[in-house]
Amino acid sequence: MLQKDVKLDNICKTWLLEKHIDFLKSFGKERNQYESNMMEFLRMSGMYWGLTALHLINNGQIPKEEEIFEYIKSCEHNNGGYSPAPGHDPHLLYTLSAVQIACLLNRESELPIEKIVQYVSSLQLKDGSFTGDKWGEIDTRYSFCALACLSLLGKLNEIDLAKSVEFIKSCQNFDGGFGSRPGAESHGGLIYCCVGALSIAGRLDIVDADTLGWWLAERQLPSGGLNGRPEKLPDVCYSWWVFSTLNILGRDHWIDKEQLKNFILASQDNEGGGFSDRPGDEPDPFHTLFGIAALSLMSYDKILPIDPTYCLPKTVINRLGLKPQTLS
Ligand SMILES: COc1ccc(S(=O)(=O)N2Cc3cc(-c4ccc(C=O)o4)ccc3N(Cc3cncn3C)C[C@H]2Cc2ccc(O)cc2)cc1
Ligand SMILES: [Zn+2]
Repeated sequence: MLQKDVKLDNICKTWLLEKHIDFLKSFGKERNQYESNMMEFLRMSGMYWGLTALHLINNGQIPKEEEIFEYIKSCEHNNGGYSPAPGHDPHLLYTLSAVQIACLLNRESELPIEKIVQYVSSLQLKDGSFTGDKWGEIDTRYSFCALACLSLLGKLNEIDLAKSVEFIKSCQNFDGGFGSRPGAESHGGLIYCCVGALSIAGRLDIVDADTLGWWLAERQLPSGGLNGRPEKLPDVCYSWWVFSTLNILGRDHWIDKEQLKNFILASQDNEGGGFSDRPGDEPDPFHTLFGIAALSLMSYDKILPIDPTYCLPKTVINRLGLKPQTLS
């Protein structure tokens, strides 16, 4: 079977730092109205991705902090949940993004913490799983969102932590990986969510680190890039999902970091800056954060250190006194 991969033409791309800062500062501005309307359904997350990436490469400087905090407040619902934009429905994904942005701004104490706790707790089911909103879709992604959101607010004890860990364990597969629900196939993004949630809960004892580490290391292709499942193309965002999980499991040396770095740098956009999912595609804030975050885990250039579990700067996690579990 021919292994699907991409060919890297100009191997070592230079680090286009200034262009990335411009890309992140201007994203959403001169973009045409149609496109920004198209992305309104994820705008709060888009702001978390863009602002975190900017913080990491711009020495922790973020512009217009007051305007950003006002935007978060404009998306708050009286049930304690946050929507991606005013007028949209609240959802756990955007509630986590709002809390993450507030933590970046060092203003999480100004949030209606008790109402957010009530909202997140209301989404936990008897089997310990979490739904994303009132429509009831269960996914281990939402387990991560719930545990990350509450622990950032210092309120992890307000949900049934043991039951949430029990549900995640029920999604563990024989290949050492995890899926979105019991019986679902292992997938790089969901493995990050499950291992991240177990890291927050201090229950990495549940993970078969060697079997999972092997499956994750198998994601690296000759191009140096990582894919999310066997037979898939490499994608910069998996540089984060797969590599940060290996880092949490203390097995990040099981892949070739130099080759991964080359794949990420080859995915930079030479014109306007930013990173795309793979060389030659359109850049976006999502892949820009996850490419920069993976480079941060490799201590590349002067990128500020990032926490592998929360995907937030280490300085923020240290300030909050959080100690997500990792294996050595
Ligand atoms: C462009 O097509 C998509 C497809 C899915 C989505 S998504 O919201 O379900 N989502 C996040 C995501 C975002 C972007 C993107 C483009 C511009 C911006 C502005 O900030 O963000 C692009 C892709 C994307 N995906 C899809 C994807 C990424 N790599 C491969 N694919 C197919 C991921 C997707 C699921 C998701 C992952 C993490 C997360 O925190 C939230 C949602 C968004 C756009
Ligand atoms: Zn991607």
